[in-house]
Amino acid sequence: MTTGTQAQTVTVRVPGKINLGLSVGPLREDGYHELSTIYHAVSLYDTVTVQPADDWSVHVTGPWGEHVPTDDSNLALVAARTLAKRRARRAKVDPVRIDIDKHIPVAGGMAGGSADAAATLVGCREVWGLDHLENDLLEMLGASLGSDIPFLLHGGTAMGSGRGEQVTSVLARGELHWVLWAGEGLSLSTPQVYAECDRLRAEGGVTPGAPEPSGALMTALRRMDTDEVAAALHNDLQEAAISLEPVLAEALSAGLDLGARAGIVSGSGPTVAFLVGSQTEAIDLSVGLAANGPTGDIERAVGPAPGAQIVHQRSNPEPPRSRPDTDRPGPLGPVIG
Ligand SMILES: C[C@](O)(CO)[C@H](O)COP(=O)(O)OP(=O)(O)OC[C@H]1O[C@@H](n2ccc(N)nc2=O)[C@H](O)[C@@H]1O
Ligand SMILES: Nc1ncnc2c1ncn2[C@@H]1O[C@H](COP(=O)(O)OP(=O)(O)OP(=O)(O)O)[C@@H](O)[C@H]1O
Repeated sequence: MTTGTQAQTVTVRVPGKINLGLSVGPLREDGYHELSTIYHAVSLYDTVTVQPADDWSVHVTGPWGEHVPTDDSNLALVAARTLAKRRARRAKVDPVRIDIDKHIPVAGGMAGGSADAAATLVGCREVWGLDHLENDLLEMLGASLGSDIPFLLHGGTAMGSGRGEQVTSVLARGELHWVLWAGEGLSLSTPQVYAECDRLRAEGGVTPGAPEPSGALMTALRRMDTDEVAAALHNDLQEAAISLEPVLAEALSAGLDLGARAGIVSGSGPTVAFLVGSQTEAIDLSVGLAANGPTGDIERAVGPAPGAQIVHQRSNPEPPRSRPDTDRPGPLGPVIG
């Protein structure tokens, strides 16, 4: 960490996530569903650069850049402004320019917007010299912006409960190899997929109980046996995602026919994650899917990956503006409230 007394340009790398298990409980009064999930961060990263600027702005490049809004609705900008507003109780903070190199599929169920928000919180903490702002406070702030954000700060493989914002590490040794298929032109809205899940349950006369973590999945992860993990993958939102985008069923069976150990819709979809046994199997499956699967972008990834972390920082050439002592970063106090 730096002292925070000099303006800096900070670059943060943040992974996308898949859900190895996603058990969805009943709809709560606040409009969220109670969840029990096993999050797994994978090595498909967005890179977010934050630097002080005269005005707030966000700029997006990369393979998925054109699908991302650059107005005030961008989740990275929302995160930066929210942290600034909380911070403004104590002192003024400068606006920032945010640059996102976008590789995580947009509206794909891999929490790309949440990832950028998490990366921005980490970047702004450094740029604004908020060294005393502990990770758990950052996670609390992230949770107020989106249920997946605390996990993108945390990374690795972890259990999510509540509406997904309460995160605890899970014991998982070794690596899992994945092939990710993002169908061309496909996107799904998260609230719509949850609503479709409720509709299908009501139609089938199913009343969900309290969501529970899967013992079989936890055991498989502890042993890190690929076939055991493959057998234990489960997503309660998969049927709803397929109901809204039937091509997902085609993609899933194409991957299985081509040798994947298992396939699962990632979160609310529509990205499909295929589990394979090695890098070689991943290459074979990618080539097979590109030739014989439904049209889409195909990426290989490994998990677990670390959460949002600084990968580069540079002091800006100009000396920092002098500020009165009262303007210096002080203890933030209760950030959430
Ligand atoms: C599908 C998952 O990615 C699985 O990890 C998450 O549950 C979605 O998390 P997220 O995109 O961060 O979602 P949020 O931004 O918190 O919520 C967006 C909307 O999704 C629905 N939502 C989200 C989380 C949850 N536990 N229950 C819900 O019903 C609600 O309609 C909510 O208004
Ligand atoms: N930085 C951002 N990156 C991606 N999308 C963003 C961003 N900021 C705002 N959005 C908007 O948020 C919507 C959802 O995008 P996102 O990629 O986070 O979906 P998702 O991966 O399905 O989310 P989740 O898995 O958390 O449910 C997009 O349609 C887009 O308009």
